[in-house]
Amino acid sequence: MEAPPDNDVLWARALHFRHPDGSPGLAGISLGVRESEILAVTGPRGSGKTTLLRCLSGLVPVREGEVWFNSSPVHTLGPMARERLRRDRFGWIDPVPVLVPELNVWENAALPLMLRGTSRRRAKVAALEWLERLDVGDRSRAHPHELQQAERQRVSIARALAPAPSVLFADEPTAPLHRADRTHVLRTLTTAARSHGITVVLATNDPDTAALADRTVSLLDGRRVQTLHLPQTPETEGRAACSLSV
Ligand SMILES: Nc1ncnc2c1ncn2[C@@H]1O[C@H](COP(=O)(O)OP(=O)(O)OP(=O)(O)O)[C@@H](O)[C@H]1O
Repeated sequence: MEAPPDNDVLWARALHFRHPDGSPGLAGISLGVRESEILAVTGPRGSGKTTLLRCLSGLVPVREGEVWFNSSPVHTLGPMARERLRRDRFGWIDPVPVLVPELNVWENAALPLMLRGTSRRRAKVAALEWLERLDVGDRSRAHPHELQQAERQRVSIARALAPAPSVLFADEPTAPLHRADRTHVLRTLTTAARSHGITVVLATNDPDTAALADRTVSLLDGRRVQTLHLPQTPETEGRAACSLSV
């Protein structure tokens, strides 16, 4: 087993994945993500973006190919070790916010910190700070059912950032937000990541969102592709970009 390059915080080689019903998910993806990099994973619906994030983060077991985090193999870990890794080092934002209904807003945002062993008082201070940055500080005592969907998503972004994870996996994080709010929330997320040295793997099919990343990896049918932008000529008009498997 060859070890990954030292400066890649995440590294995957020849990653294949089939869903439990046998349908294809990933077909041989290799990539590296450098420390503190914001990497956008783009592609049309069903191209495998979510599946790739789930494999890289250890959410699902990898049976063919390799995933490494900080030069340690993830693909050889059992379920408990992967769970611990996700709890202690990774953050996750879903396209639809999933909050604990019985907890109020600040308790939800503080939960990952408390699960890592931070005291309730310190976790509350950190949670409130992130909720303020995401403009939901005034809702800290409300319960999830009292919030709008866009507010719930801001809470789930605050929850993911509060523990300053090594890697944040964000799957269409601004999907439930109003278009006007998206840029502000994304800028808060990317600025926070840059100032705290958080590596971000961001799945999106929105070019404006991908433009905020340092680098983009494009997928099609579970494979990496390279998008070539062709010069506009009479022959290429209307088809100025095409994709090649790499
Ligand atoms: N649990 C599952 N069982 C079976 N097939 C699945 C499952 N999850 C995803 N798929 C299929 O795997 C392929 C890749 O899906 P995936 O959700 O990774 O794509 P995506 O690029 O994230 O799409 P979207 O932009 O719609 O979220 C699709 O064909 C999808 O229908």
